[in-house]
Amino acid sequence: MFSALPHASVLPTYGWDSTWEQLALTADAPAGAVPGRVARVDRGRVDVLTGRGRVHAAPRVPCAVGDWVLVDGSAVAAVLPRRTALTRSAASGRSEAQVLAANVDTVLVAAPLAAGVRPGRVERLVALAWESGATPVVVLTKIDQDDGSSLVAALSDLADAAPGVDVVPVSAVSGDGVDEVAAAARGTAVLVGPSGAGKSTLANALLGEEAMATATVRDVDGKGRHTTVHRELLPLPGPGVLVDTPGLRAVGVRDAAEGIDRAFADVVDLAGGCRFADCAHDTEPGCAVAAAGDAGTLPARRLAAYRKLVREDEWAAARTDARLAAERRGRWRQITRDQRARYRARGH
Ligand SMILES: Nc1nc2c(ncn2[C@@H]2O[C@H](COP(=O)(O)OP(=O)(O)OP(=O)(O)O)[C@@H](O)[C@H]2O)c(=O)[nH]1
Ligand SMILES: [Zn+2]
Repeated sequence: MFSALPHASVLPTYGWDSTWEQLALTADAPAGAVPGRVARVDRGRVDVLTGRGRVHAAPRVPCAVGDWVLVDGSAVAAVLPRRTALTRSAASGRSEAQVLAANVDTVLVAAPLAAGVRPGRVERLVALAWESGATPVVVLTKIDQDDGSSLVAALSDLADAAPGVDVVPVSAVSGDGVDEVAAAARGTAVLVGPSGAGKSTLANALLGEEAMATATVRDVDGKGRHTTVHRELLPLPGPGVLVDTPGLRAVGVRDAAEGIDRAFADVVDLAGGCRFADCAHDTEPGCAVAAAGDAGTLPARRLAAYRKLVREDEWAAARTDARLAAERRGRWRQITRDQRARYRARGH
C-alpha cells in the first residue's frame, strides 16, 4: 500500500494512469511507499521519477527502465505488473532474456539512410517490437543525406522488410519529419537501432536540446564518437515519454515466435497455402512459401531472413529447456542429498 500522493500531479506526465493506481493499491509494499517510474538502471542502482522528484534507489526486486515501482525509503519495494516488455536474448550467451524497456507502447526502429538500409536488422527489431506487445514504427533517419535516389530505394526496401508498419522519414539536422515522428511516438516510445543511427540526435530534436544534454548519459567511444551508454526515460514536451537506448549491436530473438510471424505476415500468409499444416517450408512437397521463393514473388532474401529468425528462436528455446532441465536435476540432487542426511541422522 502506498500513502496519499502529495505531488502525484507530475506522475501522469510519465504515463501514470488510473490502472496503475489500482495496481499500486493492491501491490505488496510497505505503507508509505511511493509510486514512480524507473528512468535509469545502472550497476545495481536505479533512478526513479516520483511525485517527490528523482530518487536513487536500490532495487530489492529486479526492474527495468520503464517499470512502475513502489519506492520505500531508498529501496524499490515492488514492481507493478508489466503491460509490455521489450526483451532480447542476453548478449553474453546466457539463456536468460534481457528486458530493454518495460511498459512500452511504441518501438521506434531507427534505420539510417546513410549506411543504406539493412533490412535484416529492421526485421529483427520489428519482430521483437511486435513480440513485446508494443507497436513498431520504422524511422528512416538522416534523410538529408539523400543523393537523389537513395531515399526512394530505402523506402521501397523498408516497405518490403516491414509490411504493415508505418515508415517515417526524418532528418534531425533539417528538422524534416520531426513532428511526424513526435506524432507516431504514442505513449511510451523507445528508440532502438544500431549505434550511430542518429537516435540521440533525434531524441534531442524531440525533447529540445537542453532537456537531453542534461539528462542522457553519453560517453566518447574508442573512435572519438559520442555514444549513449545508458537507457534513459524522459518525458516529451507533448504527451508521451521517450526512452533512448544505447546502440544495439547484437539483438538475439527468443520466445518471439508470434512477433516473428507478425513481422513476416507475408510469409505466414503464403504458408496458409502449403499442403501440410506443419510445413517447415524447407523441402516439403506442395510448399507454397518455397514456390513463391522460386517464382520470385517472395524475395529470396526475405525468405532466408525468416528461416534464420525462426531457427534462432527455436535454438534459444532449446537452450532455455536445457537450462531448466539442468536446474531440475540440480534440485533433485539436493533433495536426494538432504534425504540421505536425514536418514543418516535418524541412524539408518
Ligand atoms: N546528416 C545527418 N547526420 C545526423 C543526423 N542525425 C544524427 N546525425 C549524425 O550521426 C552521428 C550519430 O548520431 P547519434 O545521434 O549520436 O547516434 P545514436 O544512434 O544515438 O548512437 P549511439 O548513441 O551510439 O547509439 C552524429 O555524428 C550525428 O551528428 C541527421 O539527421 N542527419
Ligand atoms: Zn511450406
